[in-house]
Amino acid sequence: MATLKTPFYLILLLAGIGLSCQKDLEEAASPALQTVSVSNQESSALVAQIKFSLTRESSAVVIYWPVSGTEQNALQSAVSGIKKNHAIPLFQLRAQTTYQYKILLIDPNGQKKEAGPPETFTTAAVPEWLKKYYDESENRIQESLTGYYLVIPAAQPGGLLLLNRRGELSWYWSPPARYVVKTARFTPKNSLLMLLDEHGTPYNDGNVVLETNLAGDTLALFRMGEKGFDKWLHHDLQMDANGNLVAITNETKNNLPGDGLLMLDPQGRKLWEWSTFQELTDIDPTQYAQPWGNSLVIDKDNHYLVSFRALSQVWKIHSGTGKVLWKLGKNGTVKTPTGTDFLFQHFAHRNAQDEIMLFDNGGPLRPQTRVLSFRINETTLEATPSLNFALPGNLYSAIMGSAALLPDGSILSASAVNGKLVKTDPSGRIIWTLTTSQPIYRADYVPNPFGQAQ
Ligand SMILES: O=[N+]([O-])c1ccc(OS(=O)(=O)O)cc1
Repeated sequence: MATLKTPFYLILLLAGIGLSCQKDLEEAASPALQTVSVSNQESSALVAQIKFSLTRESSAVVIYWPVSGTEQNALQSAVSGIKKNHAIPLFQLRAQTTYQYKILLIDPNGQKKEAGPPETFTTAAVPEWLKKYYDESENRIQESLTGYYLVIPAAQPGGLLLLNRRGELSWYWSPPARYVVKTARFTPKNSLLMLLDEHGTPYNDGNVVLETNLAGDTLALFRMGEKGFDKWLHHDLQMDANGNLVAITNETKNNLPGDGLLMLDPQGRKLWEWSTFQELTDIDPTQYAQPWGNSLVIDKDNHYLVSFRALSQVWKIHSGTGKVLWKLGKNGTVKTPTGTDFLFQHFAHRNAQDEIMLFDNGGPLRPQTRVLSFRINETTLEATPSLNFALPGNLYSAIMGSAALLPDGSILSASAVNGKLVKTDPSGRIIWTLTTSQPIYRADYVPNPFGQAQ
C-alpha cells in the first residue's frame, strides 16, 4: 500500500501560515480605540464623561484615580454594555484635581484588557455661588446610612447638591446662566426632573422643565408655550411610572388665583389637567386666598397627594376623575384627634411606614415647626397620628422646608429659612446638623443615586 509522505518542512510551513492567519483574524476581531474625548464642566465639576468609539463592539469600563493617588485605589465606573460608541460617566470626582484613567475593554469571557495607555484629565472648579452656599469644611458628619442627601437651595441661581454620609459634596448641578432652579425631584428612572425659571419670576414659579441624568445629559426639555405646556408651573413636579410629567400649575378664574395640576406625556403633549376651581365652587372673594399648592406626590394607588399651604390641608385627588377623595387637616374630611392640626405645611407624602408625613411649618399663631405623620384609614376616613415632635425654636421655618423618614427610622428635616439640614430621632433629638449659608427649599434622602445612573 502506497503511503503519501508529507515532507517535514511543508508541515512547518503550513502550520506557520495557519498560526499567522489565526493571529490576523484575532487581531481583526479584537476591538480597538478609535476616538476618545473627556467632558467635565464647572456646571457639574464632580462628574466627567468619557466618550469613545471602538473599531468593534465591546463592553467596557473605566477606572480612574487622582494622579496624587495610586491605581490600586482607583474608582471604577459602571460597566457599559456591548456597543461601538460609549459614553461612560465617572462620579465622585474632586474639583480641580488631575485624574488618570484607563479604558478597559471586556471580552465575552469577562476578561478585561487595557484599550491603551492611561490618559489624564483635570476637573473644573466648583462655582463661587456654591462654595459660598455650602462649606464642606464646616460640615463634617459621620453617618452610618450609605445614601445621599439631595439639597435644593432656595437661593439664586440655585442648583442641586448631593451630600454624602460625611457631609461632603458628592455631586452638584449648577444651571446655565439664563436659568434659576426652582425645585427638583428624582424620578423612577433615577434622573432629575427640575423646574427652572428664565424670567426672574418670584417664589417657586417656573416656565421650563428639564430632565437630566446625573451625567448631565439632557433627557427632556419642555418650555411653557409649547405643545400642551400652557400654564406656569410652581413648587413641585413628578414623573409617573410611564414617564409622564405631573406638575402644580397656576390657575386663574374670575381674576382670582388658584392652583391646578397638569399632566404631559413624554413628548410634552397635554394628557390631563385639573384645577382647584373644580373643587372650590363657592368662593367668597373677600375671604379667598390662593390655596397655594406646595408639594405633589403620586401615591401608591397612582392618585395625587397635594399639600395646600394656605388651606393648611393635604388633599388626595383622583388622577382620573379629579375628584377630591379626602382632605386631611383643619376643616378637612379626615377625622383627626384634637391638637394634630397643622399650619402652612409643606412636603406632604406617604412615607415608608405607609403614613402621610409632612413638615408642619407653623405660623404666627404657633411659631414652632413640627414633624407630623398620620396613618389614614382611607375607607373610614380616620387618621391616627404617629410622628409628632417639634423642632427646637431656632429651627422654626414659617415657609418652605421638608421632613422625610430615613431608612433607620430617624428623620431628615430641612429647616428652610435657617439653612439647616438636621437628622433627628423620632422624638426630635438632634443627631447631626448640616448648615448652608442661605435657605434650603427642601431636601430628601436618595439611597443609591450613582449605582443606577444611566
Ligand atoms: O416668601 N417666599 O420666598 C416664599 C413664601 C412661600 C413659599 O411657599 S412655600 O409653600 O414653599 O412655603 C415659598 C417662598
